[in-house]
Amino acid sequence: MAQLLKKSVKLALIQLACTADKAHNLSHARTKVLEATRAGAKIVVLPECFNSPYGTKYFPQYAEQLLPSPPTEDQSPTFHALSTLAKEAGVYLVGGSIPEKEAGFGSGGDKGDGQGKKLWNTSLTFGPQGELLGTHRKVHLFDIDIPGKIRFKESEVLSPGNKITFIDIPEYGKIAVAICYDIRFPELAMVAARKGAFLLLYPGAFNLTTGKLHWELQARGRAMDNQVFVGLCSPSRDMEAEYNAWGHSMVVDPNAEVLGQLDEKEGVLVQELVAGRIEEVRKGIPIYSQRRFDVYPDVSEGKVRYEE
Ligand SMILES: O=C(O)CCC(=O)C(=O)O
Repeated sequence: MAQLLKKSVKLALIQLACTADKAHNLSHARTKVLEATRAGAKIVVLPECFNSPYGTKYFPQYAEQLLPSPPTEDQSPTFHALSTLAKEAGVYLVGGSIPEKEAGFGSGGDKGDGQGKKLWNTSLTFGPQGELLGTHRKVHLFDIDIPGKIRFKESEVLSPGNKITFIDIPEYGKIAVAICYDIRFPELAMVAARKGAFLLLYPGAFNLTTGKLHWELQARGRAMDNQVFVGLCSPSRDMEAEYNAWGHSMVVDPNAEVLGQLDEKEGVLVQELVAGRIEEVRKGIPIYSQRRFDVYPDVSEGKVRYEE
């Protein structure tokens, strides 16, 4: 059987120090992506909301219009910066995520915005020619309320995306991209893996409460259940910001072993994903051929959406 990862590849996770200054974030991201490229990375990932502070009150102000695609430079400076950067670096660039606004979104700032226009949390992936390869709108909105610890309600301003997102890279294979809270839903990961993804990538920004508890556990869990590579890419921690990201960007292998992990500071993690490793792990622990779809359903065979 053909290998899911066709040839070994270096993956880089950029744990960027994100600020309130969008232009600075974009130029800083460029510096770090080029640094990763010099270290041999061919797939490079930025964090969730890498060009804005993370918080519902910031989304309307920082949001960019991505449709119709391609947007103009005015509509989305980030689209153009990422496309140019992917081409300059000659890499596949998973551009973390940015707040996206629907055409006509006003300055009102919520889902209603007076005219019912929407905002999303959206990830853009570009190829080495600067071409857009895929767009993922966060499917599961981060709505949690842990008394005394953290309350966050993305649904107050954001709308959810409606599909699973694959990026096809003829050279290497298929990648699935989802965003942060999406990782808590194993069904999405399982469908992606059963449909042939070799790598699940989650730009994310867990916090000091759930990060400590669940960040590594989720990454290793998704890798273990699906026997694929998993990459989680966070902003670095800024204790001056309103939202304190967990950091700890990490790459996990198909046997759920952590191949590399950063601490909470800014950094670039470059890790080689070895071709053949998925098949080796699946041969040793053959859950892929031991599933009992006569006892429970195969989630990947149900209704799966690939388009908005
Ligand atoms: O799931 C969590 O604990 C954190 C999720 C999150 O921060 C996000 O979706 O942005």
